[in-house]
Amino acid sequence: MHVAPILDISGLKTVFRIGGRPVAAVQDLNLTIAPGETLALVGESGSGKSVTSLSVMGLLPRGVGQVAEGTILFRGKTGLTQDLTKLDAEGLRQIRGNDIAMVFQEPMTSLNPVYTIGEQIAEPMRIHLGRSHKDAAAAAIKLLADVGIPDPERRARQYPHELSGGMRQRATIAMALACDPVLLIADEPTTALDVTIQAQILDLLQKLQAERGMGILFVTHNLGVVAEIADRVAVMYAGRIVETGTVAEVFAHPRHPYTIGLMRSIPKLGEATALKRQGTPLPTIAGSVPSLIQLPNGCSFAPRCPYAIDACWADVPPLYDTGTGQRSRCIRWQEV
Ligand SMILES: Nc1ncnc2c1ncn2[C@@H]1O[C@H](COP(=O)(O)OP(=O)(O)OP(=O)(O)O)[C@@H](O)[C@H]1O
Ligand code: NI
Repeated sequence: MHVAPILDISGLKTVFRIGGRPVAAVQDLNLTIAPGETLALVGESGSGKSVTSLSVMGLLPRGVGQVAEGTILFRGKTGLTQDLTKLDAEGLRQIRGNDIAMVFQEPMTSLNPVYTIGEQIAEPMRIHLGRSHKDAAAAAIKLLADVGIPDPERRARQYPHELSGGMRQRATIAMALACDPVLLIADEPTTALDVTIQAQILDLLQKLQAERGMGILFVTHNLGVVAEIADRVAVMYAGRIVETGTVAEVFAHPRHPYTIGLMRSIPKLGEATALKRQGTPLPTIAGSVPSLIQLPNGCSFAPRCPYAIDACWADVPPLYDTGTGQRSRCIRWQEV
């Protein structure tokens, strides 16, 4: 059975003006998310993960960053498909917090310190769904219970600073779910939390997704988190997707040297602590992400790649279909 995607990004190019000249932070980007599916975007810092999610939400910094090419087709609650790149500010406001909701790394960026938790969860339901104060307040308490916050009536009356970091992130998830979104965009939602709480939040997101059937675009630099939460993964490097496929396939046989490097740098259970104790640094990929202002000709990863040959420096490789739906932007994918 083929289910039409809720999100279908095609040929996306997002540019920033840096020192007067346009620099592509994301380019040649295609991706889809089906209802109820989780797609993880993974890559090192600066690879373009957040810029991709900000492009979808229409939250690029005004006058600085903009979508220069491509379409972002999104099918909302009404079943109507719209190109988000064509919507004006008002059209995007109607979708954000309603059909598309967001959770960020730092809960305090979504929470307002001067309003109670309950008021903030109720607000989107009043704005987007036209629910009354009383009705929305009751629904907010129910949502706090749904995200596993004990004593939700009391918590609803508290202010953000009265909650722990983990509880605050649960509250922002409750706020994101208030209008029953079709798509949840989560940008490093567990990165600021300690590992135990991190695991609890990932479990919570999976449980809520199973109950509600929303699609999730999950941004993370952590492949361990990808393995835990995602159905499919898109690995980004210097603004482009370099490998994509189901988590099972990509983890079983990565077909891009960058993915292999990322996988080697995930510490095995207990290894991180052992290495730290010995004073040995954790393994990382040698070299650093190239400057977007002067990307090499050809493959962006070639300068760091153990497989690089002369041909790699000639042209940007296309995404080769390796069969079974996996794709790799490496001319040597059969050998890696
Ligand atoms: N406000 C901005 N002004 C100028 N350039 C920007 C801005 N935001 C992002 N960029 C450019 O886009 C690139 C990609 O940024 P992005 O935030 O998408 O990285 P990321 O993959 O989310 O990394 P991280 O893991 O650090 O969050 C940056 O390296 C930078 O060159
Ligand atoms: Ni980011």
